[in-house]
Amino acid sequence: MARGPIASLFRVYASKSKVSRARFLLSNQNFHSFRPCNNWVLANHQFVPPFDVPDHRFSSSAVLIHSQLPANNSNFALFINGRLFSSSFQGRDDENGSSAELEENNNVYFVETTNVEGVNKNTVEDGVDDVNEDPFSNPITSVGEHESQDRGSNEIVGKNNVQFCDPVEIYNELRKAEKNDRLKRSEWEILQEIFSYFANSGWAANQALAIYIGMSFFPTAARKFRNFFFKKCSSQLSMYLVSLGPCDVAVRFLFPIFVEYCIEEYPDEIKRFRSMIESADLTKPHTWFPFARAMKRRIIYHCGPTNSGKTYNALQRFMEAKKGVYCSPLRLLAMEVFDKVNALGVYCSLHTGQEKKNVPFSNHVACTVEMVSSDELYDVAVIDEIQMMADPFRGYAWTRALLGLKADEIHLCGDPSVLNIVRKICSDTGDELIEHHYGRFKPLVVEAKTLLGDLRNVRSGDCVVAFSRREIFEVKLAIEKHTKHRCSVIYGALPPETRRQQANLFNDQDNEFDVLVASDAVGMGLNLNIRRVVFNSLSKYNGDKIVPVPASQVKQIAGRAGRRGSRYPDGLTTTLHSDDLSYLIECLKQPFEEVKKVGLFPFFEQVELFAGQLADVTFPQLLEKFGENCRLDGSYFLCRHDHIKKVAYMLEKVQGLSLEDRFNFCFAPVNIRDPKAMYHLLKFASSYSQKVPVGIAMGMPKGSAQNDSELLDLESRHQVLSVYLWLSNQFKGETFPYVKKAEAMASEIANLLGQSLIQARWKPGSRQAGKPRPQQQKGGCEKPSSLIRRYIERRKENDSPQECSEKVAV
Ligand SMILES: Nc1ncnc2c1ncn2[C@@H]1O[C@H](COP(=O)(O)OP(=O)(O)OP(=O)(O)O)[C@@H](O)[C@H]1O
Ligand SMILES: [Mg+2]
Repeated sequence: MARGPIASLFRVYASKSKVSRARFLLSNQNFHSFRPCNNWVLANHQFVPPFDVPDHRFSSSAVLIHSQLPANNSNFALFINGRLFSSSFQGRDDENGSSAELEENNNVYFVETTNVEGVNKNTVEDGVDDVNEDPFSNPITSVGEHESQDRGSNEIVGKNNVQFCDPVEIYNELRKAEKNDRLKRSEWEILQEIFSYFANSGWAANQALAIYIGMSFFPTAARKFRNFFFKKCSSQLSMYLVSLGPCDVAVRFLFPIFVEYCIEEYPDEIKRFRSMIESADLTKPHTWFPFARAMKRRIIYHCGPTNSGKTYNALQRFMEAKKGVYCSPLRLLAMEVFDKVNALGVYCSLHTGQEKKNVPFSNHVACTVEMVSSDELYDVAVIDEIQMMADPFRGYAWTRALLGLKADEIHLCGDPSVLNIVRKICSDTGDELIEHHYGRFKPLVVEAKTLLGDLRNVRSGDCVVAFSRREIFEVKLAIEKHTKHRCSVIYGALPPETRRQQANLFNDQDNEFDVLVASDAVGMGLNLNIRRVVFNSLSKYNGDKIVPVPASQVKQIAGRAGRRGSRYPDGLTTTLHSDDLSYLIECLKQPFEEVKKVGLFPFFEQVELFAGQLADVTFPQLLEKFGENCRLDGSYFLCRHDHIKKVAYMLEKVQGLSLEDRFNFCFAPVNIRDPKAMYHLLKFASSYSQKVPVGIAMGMPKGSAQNDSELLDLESRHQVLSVYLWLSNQFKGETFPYVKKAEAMASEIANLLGQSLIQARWKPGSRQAGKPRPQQQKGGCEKPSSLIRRYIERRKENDSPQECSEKVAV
């Protein structure tokens, strides 16, 4: 087995007489995105088409074809005469990724891979020598030709030579044969096993994608191929396969014959699947925005840790501009910028999914990133928290904004994790990139003492961070019971208005609410007067199990302490339990991890085009199939859309919605774990489909909440109204006539929530009463902190011990 060095250049040496067809497929992602390579070049620099290399192009007995891969980490599959000759999926043997594990040199042809810079001369020359010396002297090359002349049409070659035959010839012989040769029962049984092994081979199913035989059609094609084979096979061919038995070698032998069979038998299927794959093409997303591409944009990346002035500086340019847009990761932050900018005398409107406040004469708008318009032309755009491009669910909104915004100047604010990928994107789009690097105004200091497991040690200005709603209320209750402090709370399910009211309560010195208890919802951009961030725990439920909170998130949250211009410009952070301290320090010390891929999601038009290729599929199935078949290139991933599919399944019951309506309904910001909100969304969709005015069908609560289930009820009601308002903005016209009423109800409920939180002194319940708490799910009742301890212990086993530093800059 010869192994090639690092690959960027491919050279194929082949005897002239033996290469009748060569096909080279390339992908820089996976087999889904394979495409024929168009830059095959002969030694004499003539281009060779990817299919059916014509004989006359081969000017000498040895043919040199080389092709430069477009990217270092490209994958490839090389077919010669229909046989899969080599593919990167056979194994990787170097760290540059595009390695070729070469098959045995059978002296007919072989592939060699070398680095473009510093081509390994020895290997190339050795290769040429091998080919020049050998191809015609090798007895194998002539066996197929001579022996097939001597035998009958159903006997291509002797058993020992079958493996060296051209699969195209084998296939042609099979096709011509009128019937099969008789075999013993035991041999048939082995053949059955071989074909069943073939049909179940993941390798073959994957390889078949390269010729556009889809995963779902592969089993049918494999079955038909087996029937065809059984009807026609010669004893020699069967004996050869029987000698191999059900194994990978047999699969690799059969595969190119299978390819020939499929190409001839299923041209329509292949064409259809090919069109489907092409319609799910998400490669080159920068080409989706031709107007933005026609502009010469300047991208200014404000790169730095938390509390380093990134947003502040970007907003200075935003306010100076004649026309500007600020794209926020959260409604609350959009509202904050809206207030701040208007207060400074720059008229600014507010656009979020739920509300549109158009300020007269304004040329500026603060919006949530999902709502930004790529039709408007701006002088300056700001995209805040750009590292969210890598968010598994929402990342696509940042990617779209960066690729599609029509602005002369675009300011990106974020940590360094996406800097490299932004550089790559800018080189694709042709935009100029300017980088501004920032350091934190004041270093964050870790308090080694911790709270020693006792919440009585909280002090004024502390923000205690907990990662579940239940934990938040437990902490609030404990602090208020055992100390003189009062706590305001911030968590994800609270409406932005309530969060703001709670933040103001905490920031304002003229009241008793001097401690904040919050979830990771405080982690982004908010300016709060926090002196010290105390982590109640450092593990959280990720929807599946309890895991340590990722370092990037720990940094982001801890960075809320000690903001410039606040009452506490020097930030402190610590943990409740001393067990967790070393994990906190480790997180703060960790450099930002470089992001390799950012999120994408198709526009409706792309999904519609894809739908046109499939008959009789439901919308959730369509989303499923899109996910399976879409092509992406190496810098992008398809955003997770489980929540969208969940809504899509629910809406299957609703008749009469167009594809576009379904698509839009599925993006409604509904909490899929809130049955009440889901029920109302279903009702809204039903009324909409019946073309009757969509009502709210929900009354107002009696007053503020007296216990946790009433508080949950207020949160749910607000969710329902938020969904209604969001839908009313999506579906213009008269369909959602009760916007004013919904706004008034939402604002009233946000107030009631605020009042309830001020009074709240009860034990928390659960939204899904009766369901086990995350800690109690499989894996046992583990204390979150012990998880961190185990994580640290594991790390210590791998790393050399480090001194715990007290002062850590983040
Ligand atoms: N040059 C400045 N003059 C006055 N105040 C400033 C200046 N730069 C930043 N600030 C203030 O410092 C605080 C932190 O700045 P900013 O919000 O821009 O940080 P950031 O780097 O965007 O942080 P994060 O990553 O948390 O969003 C803000 O209150 C901001 O108003
Ligand atoms: Mg910021």
